[in-house]
Amino acid sequence: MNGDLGPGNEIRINGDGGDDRKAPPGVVVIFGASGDLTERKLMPALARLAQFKRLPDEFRLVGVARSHLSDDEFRQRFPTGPAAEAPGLVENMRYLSGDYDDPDTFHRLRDLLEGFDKDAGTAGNRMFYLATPPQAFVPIIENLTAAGLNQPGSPTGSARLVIEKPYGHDEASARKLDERIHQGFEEDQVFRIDHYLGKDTVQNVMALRFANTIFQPIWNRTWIDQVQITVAETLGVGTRGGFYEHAGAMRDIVQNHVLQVLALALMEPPASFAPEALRNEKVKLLQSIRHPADGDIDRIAVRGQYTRGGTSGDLMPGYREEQGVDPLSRTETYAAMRLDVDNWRWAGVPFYVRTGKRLPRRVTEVVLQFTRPPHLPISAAQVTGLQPDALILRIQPDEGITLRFGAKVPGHSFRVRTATMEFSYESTFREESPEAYERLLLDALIGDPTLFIRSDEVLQSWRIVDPIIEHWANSKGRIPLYEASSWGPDEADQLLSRDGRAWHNPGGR
Ligand SMILES: NC(=O)C1=CN([C@@H]2O[C@H](COP(=O)(O)OP(=O)(O)OC[C@H]3O[C@@H](n4cnc5c(N)ncnc54)[C@H](OP(=O)(O)O)[C@@H]3O)[C@@H](O)[C@H]2O)C=CC1
Ligand SMILES: O=C1O[C@H](COP(=O)(O)O)[C@@H](O)[C@H](O)[C@H]1O
Repeated sequence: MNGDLGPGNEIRINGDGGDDRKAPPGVVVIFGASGDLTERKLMPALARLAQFKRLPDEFRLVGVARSHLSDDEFRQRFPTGPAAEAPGLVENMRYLSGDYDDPDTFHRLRDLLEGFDKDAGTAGNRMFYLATPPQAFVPIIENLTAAGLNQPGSPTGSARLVIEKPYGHDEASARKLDERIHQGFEEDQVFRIDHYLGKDTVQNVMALRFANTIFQPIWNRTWIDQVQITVAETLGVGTRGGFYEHAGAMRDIVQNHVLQVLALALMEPPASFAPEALRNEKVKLLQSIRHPADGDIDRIAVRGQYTRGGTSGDLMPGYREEQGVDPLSRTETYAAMRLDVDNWRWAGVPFYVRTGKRLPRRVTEVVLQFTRPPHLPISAAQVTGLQPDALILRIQPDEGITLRFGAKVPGHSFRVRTATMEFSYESTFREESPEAYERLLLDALIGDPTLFIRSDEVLQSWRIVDPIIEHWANSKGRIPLYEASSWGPDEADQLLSRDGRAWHNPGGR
């Protein structure tokens, strides 16, 4: 980002050519191409990029996985509508079946890519997307390196590695993964995905803070009483029970999505939106988050697990009844905690974050609640029920921003009641938001790392959650339970009530 005012009074992100952004010639190779992410997210994202002419004619897609599929069977997984508008891409799609431990898989891949460079003009640009379970990451990376595929296919080409989450399962394993990757790939070739950063509304946190003057003066401990971040899902673990048993809410959502949103909301203004300037500020913020002492963890962190619940017509199974889940499982499907940021801007302000599956609403939001006025020139009876001022950033759904404040109730007496001003993406802008994966795939193809996670950000995030995960793993106490379709365990309410506060529950309790 260079921060210049672009045409039409827009501020553009570095390297963001706005509506003209187009991938260069090249090949995307997806490992794990027979899987859920490829079919549900990556192929539709590529289809939309093709449909909106973001991919050149000299663009090819290769799928690699262990399952046996023909090229045609692989092509049939591509969304049908856009396929009609991207015939070149679909006709030329290729599928390679092979084991990730077998060098032959990678020799065949290299031959295919060299053929594309020669015959299809893909210019030696390769992007390897690791959409496999994490245990396959290291063998793939090592065999790519051994086959020389960590190097571009031409002197002017590029070789990039896009890696899905989870990136390690703690700080030590993330460091080891980094070491293995860096034996073949330089850090600037590595694009670690957190799809939340691809959401327009998450990027809007930066627009709101840094493209306006009115918010910056109040964005600090003097005016903000508390901040809450909620990532609530109505879905349970579905078919991903096997994966989730080893992850839990803390690793699945807090370590990545929640801490990324938090970092963007709380970091200092970067000097520019150049990738390293922005990522440096995020790292500094993450470094300022207080490391909890073991003795404090039960006071600042709460976990929970959903039990059977819902309305009688729509009774949902408990977590321990889900497919692939241990009937005695102690994995958390809910996590909440109070974080403290030890820097000048935020000292003393509590940050409450929570996430959970099978909560009553799907909602991701950031709530900044302001301090009460130092003195009210009217009686308490005139402001009965008046809520504190707040700015609510709705990341999803119903994307937008609410400003909550007090306003005079019409009438002869002077009473003040809570009112809101609303900004809605849908009614304000005609433009459609790209899907998160669509945005991030195009960024990676162009080589813009701004919305990807740098190694030190990942390590800092693990530093924050590791002690809590470890404490829970060693704890002999029962895991607090909450009924499906409720707002989490009672202990999470107590976490805030101890501080004289309460959760902002969209739609009420
Ligand atoms: N699905 C989603 O919505 C999201 C997924 N992710 C991440 O993306 C990655 C892929 O997810 P998803 O597609 O759901 O995963 P899948 O479980 O569907 O696995 C993808 C493919 O990987 C192959 N695979 C499975 N087990 C192994 C193994 N032990 N070693 C090597 N290959 C294996 C399988 O193909 P085959 O047997 O043919 O080789 C499978 O089709 C994961 O890292 C996940 O955490 C991140 C965010 C969301
Ligand atoms: O990364 C993940 O995110 C999804 C939630 O993503 P969203 O874009 O629908 O908010 C979550 O369901 C999944 O467990 C997790 O792995």
